[in-house]
Amino acid sequence: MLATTLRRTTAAAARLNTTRCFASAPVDFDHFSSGWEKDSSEYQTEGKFHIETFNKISPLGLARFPSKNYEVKEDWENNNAHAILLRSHKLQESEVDVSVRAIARCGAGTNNVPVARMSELGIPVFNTPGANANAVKELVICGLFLGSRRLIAGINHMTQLGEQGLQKERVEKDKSMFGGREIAGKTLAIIGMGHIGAATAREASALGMKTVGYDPALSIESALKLPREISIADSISSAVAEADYISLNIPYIKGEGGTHGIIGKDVLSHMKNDAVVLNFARGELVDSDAMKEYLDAGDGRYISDFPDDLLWNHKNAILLPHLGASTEEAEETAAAMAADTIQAYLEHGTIQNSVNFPAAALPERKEGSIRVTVATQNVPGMLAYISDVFAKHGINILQQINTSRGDLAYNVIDVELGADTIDLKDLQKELTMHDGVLSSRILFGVAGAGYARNIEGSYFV
Ligand SMILES: NC(=O)C1=CN([C@@H]2O[C@H](COP(=O)(O)OP(=O)(O)OC[C@H]3O[C@@H](n4cnc5c(N)ncnc54)[C@H](O)[C@@H]3O)[C@@H](O)[C@H]2O)C=CC1
Ligand SMILES: O=C(O)C(=O)COP(=O)(O)O
Repeated sequence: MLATTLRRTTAAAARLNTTRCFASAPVDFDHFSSGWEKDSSEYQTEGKFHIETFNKISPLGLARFPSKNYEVKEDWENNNAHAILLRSHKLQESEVDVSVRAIARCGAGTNNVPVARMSELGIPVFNTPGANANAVKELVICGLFLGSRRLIAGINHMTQLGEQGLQKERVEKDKSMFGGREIAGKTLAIIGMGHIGAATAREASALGMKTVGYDPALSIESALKLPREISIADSISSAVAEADYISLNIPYIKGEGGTHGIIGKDVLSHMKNDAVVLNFARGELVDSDAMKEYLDAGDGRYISDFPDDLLWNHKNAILLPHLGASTEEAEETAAAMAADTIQAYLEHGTIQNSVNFPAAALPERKEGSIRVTVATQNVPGMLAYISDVFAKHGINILQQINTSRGDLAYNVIDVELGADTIDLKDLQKELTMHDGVLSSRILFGVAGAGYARNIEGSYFV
């Protein structure tokens, strides 16, 4: 699908050379309703950004997109979405239309998005830090009780007795099978003290638990939220050594140096033999074979928000169907935050809450000026090249920002046009079709999008 669309749009783009911009003339053209629409059969709606959604996204959050400038749909049959909003859907590269400029995950974990590939294409991926943290924290606290009292087994027992009409006779006799322990005075180890971990630590402390945390990249924002009494460990193994409960609140990162199977034989061997592991982060963090061995050998428990082929029917495991963020409040907050982030990017080039792009925000664009955004590899000469292109065409830069993150650099540049007539499409082509440039956009007039470059070296509308 991707290849076909690319060929089509590349051909269409090659024909697009009519939009001209004159010095000091107001920049008022709308490339959806003028040349672009005529030249590309792909673009059939007028002057609106196309938002594609995967998963069920809160309608209250989506209502943040003004209908005047945005159209939100599950499927853009012409493959011409400009931005994607999703939750846990495992996004395939082939589902990213060539016209897509941004992807927002309504939630925290972006391991379901091909982020590295999007970086190569110059497409920012956003998430919504903290938007669903309270919902998850509440379920982690619930997990503490699921692990300390045999609630699920007790509930199942009551159902069975009820079916046999025996509840009243048997309850008091049978309840000794479901005895538990209390959480007050026990130790909770928190692995990852970000939005969820820090909030969980605070709550657990208020419930009378001792807390110990491990997070080698603890942010100041999170540190300020931690309970004063928390002790800080210098490794996962030392954090879990004295713990009765262990809560995992770290991202899942594949590959070397990542977090795949981080709770494996080694870490488990440092735990007490009756510890309760709460996994409301990602199933892949736990090595199922090692966890099974651990649960078989002692009286430990595993409470997880994720499916597990090996542990789903283990007597000491309780698995939930990924319910952590499934509250009305979290769904609405995350969707609203994602919608705002996407709008800020599409309309102003602003980057906030991105997991692959550097933060960037340029002050308001002056009336009549044009905003150009360029994502490049973070290598010498890129900024000079961009400035040269503008200078060559007699275009004055009014304000600009250049930021970088890892291998990627991002520029937002406001320009006023010089005395000569400029073909914006040619200009963008020149800016974009240069080694090291990943994508670019031109923002002017009403909602719209510019060229971007794909990995094969072609460009498209
Ligand atoms: N069950 C559910 O529905 C939900 C699950 N999650 C999962 O929880 C994770 C955490 O979410 P937030 O707290 O909102 O993210 P966050 O980004 O605020 O916090 C993550 C923390 O983990 C730390 N960290 C990263 N790698 C680590 C490691 N190897 N060892 C120790 N600390 C490490 C980071 O420094 C950061 O402070 C998400 O990545 C996601 O996978 C998030 C929301 C809902
Ligand atoms: O935010 C996250 O990382 C989550 O896991 C929440 O997933 P969901 O939006 O409920 O599919």
